[in-house]
Amino acid sequence: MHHVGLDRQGRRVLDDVSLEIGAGRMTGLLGPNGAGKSTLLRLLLGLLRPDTGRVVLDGRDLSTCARREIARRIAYVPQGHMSLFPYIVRDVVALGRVSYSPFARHVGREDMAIVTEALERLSISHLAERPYTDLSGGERQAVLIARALAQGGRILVLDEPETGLDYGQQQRLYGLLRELATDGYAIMATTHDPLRAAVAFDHAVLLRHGRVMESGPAAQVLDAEGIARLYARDAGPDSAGITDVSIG
Ligand SMILES: Nc1ncnc2c1ncn2[C@@H]1O[C@H](COP(=O)(O)OP(=O)(O)OP(=O)(O)O)[C@@H](O)[C@H]1O
Repeated sequence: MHHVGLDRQGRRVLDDVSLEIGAGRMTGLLGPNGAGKSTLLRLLLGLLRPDTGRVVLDGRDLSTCARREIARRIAYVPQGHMSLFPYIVRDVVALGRVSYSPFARHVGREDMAIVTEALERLSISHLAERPYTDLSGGERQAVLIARALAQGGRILVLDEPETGLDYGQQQRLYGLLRELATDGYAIMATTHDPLRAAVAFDHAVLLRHGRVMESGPAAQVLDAEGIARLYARDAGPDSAGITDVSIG
């Protein structure tokens, strides 16, 4: 993403944002409410187009890529609490294969083998025939990640993946994301937990008022001072930062 800017209803919501998502790397996107994190994810997924700057996928401008092509490269994991129809888990994961089917309807035998593999990878084969809507938050999150893996892309974009998970589930989730990064996936996730992000992510992008306040190694930029500046009480985009959030 190079020097991206976007206006929504006449208001600048992202301004001169540049970032890179690398294979094998976990990148955290942090910022206060309304900083522009979800909007940035939508740009990365090609659901919005920037007014200025470019989003580039493997050297190609994302705006020239077909939806189906993007879906095969970048998988999105929405927040686990999003409601879906009471499909059984296997069918929810099979939705990840839709971009490979000629009529966007039929999922073939080969696709089902990939679905089975994704369920195994997430250790949720035992949930395959259960309705998605009956699952716990952690189980739903695992299903959505399995769907993303079934999609086949090597870029995973996750929106606040730890929301609603207990401590143990969060630990397992981040352990799994680390495994995927080690396998070469590029992981990008938003989070509202800077303390965890400082240890769980390799790289962090701190977004404030639609601008990158700082980016760099997670442990470095998410020190007490960085966190205080990031979440300082709102005093407008040109504020030097009021340190009214203190850590430790
Ligand atoms: N469709 C829209 N039309 C107009 N303004 C919008 C639209 N979507 C988002 N915005 C505005 O853009 C800004 C950034 O919103 P965004 O949802 O990206 O923030 P966020 O960092 O994801 O916040 P949160 O942590 O609360 O989810 C906000 O001021 C929001 O009101």
